[in-house]
Amino acid sequence: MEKLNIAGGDLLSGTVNISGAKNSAVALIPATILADSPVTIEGLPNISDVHTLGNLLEEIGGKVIFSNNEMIIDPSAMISMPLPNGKVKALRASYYLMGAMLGRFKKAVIGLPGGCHLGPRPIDQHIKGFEALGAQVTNEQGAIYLRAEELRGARIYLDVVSVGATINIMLAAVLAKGQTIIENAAKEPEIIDVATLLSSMGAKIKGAGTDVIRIDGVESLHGCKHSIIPDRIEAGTYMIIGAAMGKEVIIDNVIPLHLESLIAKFREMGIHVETSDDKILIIGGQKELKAVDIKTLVYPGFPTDLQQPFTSLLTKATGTSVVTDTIYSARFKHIDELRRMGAEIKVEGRSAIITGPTPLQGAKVKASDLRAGAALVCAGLMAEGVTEITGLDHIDRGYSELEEKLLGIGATIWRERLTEKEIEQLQNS
Ligand SMILES: CC(=O)N[C@H]1[C@@H](OP(=O)(O)OP(=O)(O)OC[C@H]2O[C@@H](n3ccc(=O)[nH]c3=O)[C@H](O)[C@@H]2O)O[C@H](CO)[C@@H](O)[C@@H]1O
Ligand SMILES: C=C(OP(=O)(O)O)C(=O)O
Repeated sequence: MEKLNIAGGDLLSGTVNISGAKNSAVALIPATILADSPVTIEGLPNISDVHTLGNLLEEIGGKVIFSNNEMIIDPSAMISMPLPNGKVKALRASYYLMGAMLGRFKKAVIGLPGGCHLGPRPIDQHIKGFEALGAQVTNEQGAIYLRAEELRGARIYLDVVSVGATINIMLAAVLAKGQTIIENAAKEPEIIDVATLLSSMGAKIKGAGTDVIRIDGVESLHGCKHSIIPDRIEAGTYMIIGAAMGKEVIIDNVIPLHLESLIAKFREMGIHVETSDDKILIIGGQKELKAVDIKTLVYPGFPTDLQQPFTSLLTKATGTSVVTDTIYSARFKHIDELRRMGAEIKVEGRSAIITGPTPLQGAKVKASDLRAGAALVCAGLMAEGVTEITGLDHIDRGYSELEEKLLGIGATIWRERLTEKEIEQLQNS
């Protein structure tokens, strides 16, 4: 077990290169199951979710080579091996194995997914979609059993706008007979990325990125080469770090349009932001930041995945800020840890109320989920003294080369193994 140490207070400057998007990567990799020949995905982030999915594809008979951020997947010898337990529990996106395996083999057994604990995260809309396409779906002892004689296109209205359900239904529908229409679909950029890969494999998809997606089923899909989009959440995290502690931080390899909601909030707070084709410049260090309210919404609204690190930044703002998460009911596990560092925050229902500015002090804190970890990294960089963060398995699911990127802009950060005593203390806490 390891911890991340951060000696806070350094003023940061330089360029951070953004990796491929986690939430695209974790759908693109399962999507390759649907092809009949090798698929190459370029620009993948070096994160544990990507490694875990590569291993899962090997478990079902795929040949996977991953080096230099490029994964070559040969799906031709894959079989519909049941995966009720094990690695599927390590991440959320293992649910995409359901749609992809159902699409190709017309059957699958996949354990219920893991991922961040943010309140209830049901998959009823995924199941509703699979059933509409003709699958029989049962939940037996924590694993979802899916089987279909054949899959037939259908009109599916999502009762909840869901990224995962939209992508999973696309995966199951591309090889179905006839037309599938997904209404009230999610519009996140990662959905367009998955549709682009599937189209390069020979699928017929229209409307990805809007709330109505039309899919005309095809007989088979072939191999191709695909380049992933940059990670807007990773980019947003470094933008927040730049706003809090940056002299001049350039975020490189980013699509500024994907971050408009964050950029608008920065400007309201008085932070200087400039955008060009694939770069965003943040000039931080303003004497006074204005308090703002945010409400997380589906894309293009403010992303829930940036809510937690943004809360750390708001401890620096003057006045009262209110952060409301409309997507998840319990995405506030970072708040107790921020309080331990000196923040003045109270949680009321789905809102966190932050009173600032409050200087932060280094402390021993624990990441309870991926973006709670990102929030603590931001807070550690802002704090006086050393912050020690445990729970790194969460952070490693989503941030590629975190220490290298932060060292590159002048942060003082290092990882070390926990002593036996520290492990014992952590287990008893
Ligand atoms: C691997 C991945 O891409 N994860 C992202 C994905 O998660 P994920 O795809 O799991 O999130 P969804 O968009 O599905 O969830 C949005 C909301 O809908 C609810 N819901 C979802 C499905 C369903 O069948 N029934 C239902 O009620 C969820 O509980 C949540 O309240 O989108 C989230 C929202 O942008 C992000 O926070 C996650 O980082
Ligand atoms: C919630 C997240 O991830 P996951 O859906 O993989 O748990 C996230 O990326 O912030």
